[in-house]
Amino acid sequence: MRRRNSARRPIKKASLGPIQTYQIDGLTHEAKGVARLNGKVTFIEGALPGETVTAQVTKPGRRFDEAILNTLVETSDDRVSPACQHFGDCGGCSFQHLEESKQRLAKADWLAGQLRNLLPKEQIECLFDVSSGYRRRARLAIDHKKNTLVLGFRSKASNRVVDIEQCHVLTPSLQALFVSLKACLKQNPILPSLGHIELLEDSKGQSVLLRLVSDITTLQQQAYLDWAQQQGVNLYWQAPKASRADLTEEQMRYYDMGNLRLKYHPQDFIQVNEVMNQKMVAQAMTWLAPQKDDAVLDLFCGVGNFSLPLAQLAGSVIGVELQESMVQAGRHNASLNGLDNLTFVAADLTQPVEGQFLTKKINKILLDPPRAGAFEFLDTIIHIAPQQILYVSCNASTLARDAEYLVSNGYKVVRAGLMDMFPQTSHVETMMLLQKQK
Ligand SMILES: C[S@@+](CC[C@H](N)C(=O)[O-])C[C@H]1O[C@@H](n2cnc3c(N)ncnc32)[C@H](O)[C@@H]1O
Ligand code: SF4
Repeated sequence: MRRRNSARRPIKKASLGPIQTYQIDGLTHEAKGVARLNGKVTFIEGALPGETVTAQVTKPGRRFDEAILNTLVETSDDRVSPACQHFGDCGGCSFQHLEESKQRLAKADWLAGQLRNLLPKEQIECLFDVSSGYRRRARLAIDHKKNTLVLGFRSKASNRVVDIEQCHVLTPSLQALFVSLKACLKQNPILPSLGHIELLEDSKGQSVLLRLVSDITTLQQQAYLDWAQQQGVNLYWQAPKASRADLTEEQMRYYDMGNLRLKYHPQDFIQVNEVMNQKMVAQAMTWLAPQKDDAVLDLFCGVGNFSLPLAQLAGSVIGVELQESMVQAGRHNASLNGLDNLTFVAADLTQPVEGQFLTKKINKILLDPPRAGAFEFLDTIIHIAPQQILYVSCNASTLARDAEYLVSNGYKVVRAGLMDMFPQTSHVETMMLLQKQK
């Protein structure tokens, strides 16, 4: 079968190598097909294992080449039609051309490669749910250079904003809200004043945050307030030069998780996939198994996504978080949910930290750092010497680096798993349980 790759982006002819035929025998977690030609590895975006393709090198390198897919000569049975018309151009998704169970296999393979010094591949577990309509928050970019509205996500290849009509990974109600908001923006242009837009859905309903870079008139503001009222959504404004939207207590948001309610500011971190978040937290409770005589430290705790469920089971929990506003929200959440065994501390965990919470009484630690990992804090963890460490990570390579350090300091990896929190995209969430050796 010969088919042209419709997702191909224009590239200057002069920078293209000759058309060559490649057999694809691997796949990276960024959805690049891996081929070997005359002993040299070539990465070809959009090509799948088992396929024969023609491609042209766009970036020759010393160790490997990068090539652009030209034609599919023989296609894989695992290839499917992308659901989204913007796939290939929009930078949000990388895997829509691959059947969803195979996406997870590719991600699990990649994770196994990252963790190869720590755990056999067969032991990698996998947690997953639906693969579309899962995203409860999105940040939309705007391009107003040409004075016409371009609203969507950044392109795969550049900083260009791709004008999106519909996004399949958003929750169904955010998809509908997106369409209505776009129409409103066209009707009531405030373009040069608009920085970006955030859409959010939680247990309180839907909300839209408009970040302004310059002032707009009261009349313009009223048009958006009317639209929001019609749609039944909460509208927030982030004023020009303000670091975040200034909200009253009443305007704060919340999400429910089991019998817990968590308050947060719409610009605080929350996990984007509600159902997978619930599954992830439940798995964390099963793996770490907090007991009434446990003292647990929850590092990089946000507004208490893990701290609150931990406090329902453990003797005591201390959550540690950089952002003072989230620490305040965490404290509010502890009292809102009647958890008097839960305290929150503000600290920068990349800097030397002192404090009463660094006590040897801590026997379990959960940590969920940003992509950079938690290397700076590992010696402190080793000093505290907890019996168990549950590491949640959105970056398997920093997880592998940190886990190898913990293993070389007396810990053993007992469980690890992939959590498919962001299906269709190249992002992977992981969980690992480490046990202190005698
Ligand atoms: C991946 S989020 C996890 C939040 C929370 N565990 C959850 O599930 O919602 C990482 C958190 O680490 C916090 N953080 C980032 N850098 C930090 C630092 N240097 N010290 C302490 N916390 C930090 C962020 O503000 C964010 O809330
Ligand atoms: S992020 Fe949304 S718009 Fe972009 S490719 Fe994915 S589904 Fe399509």
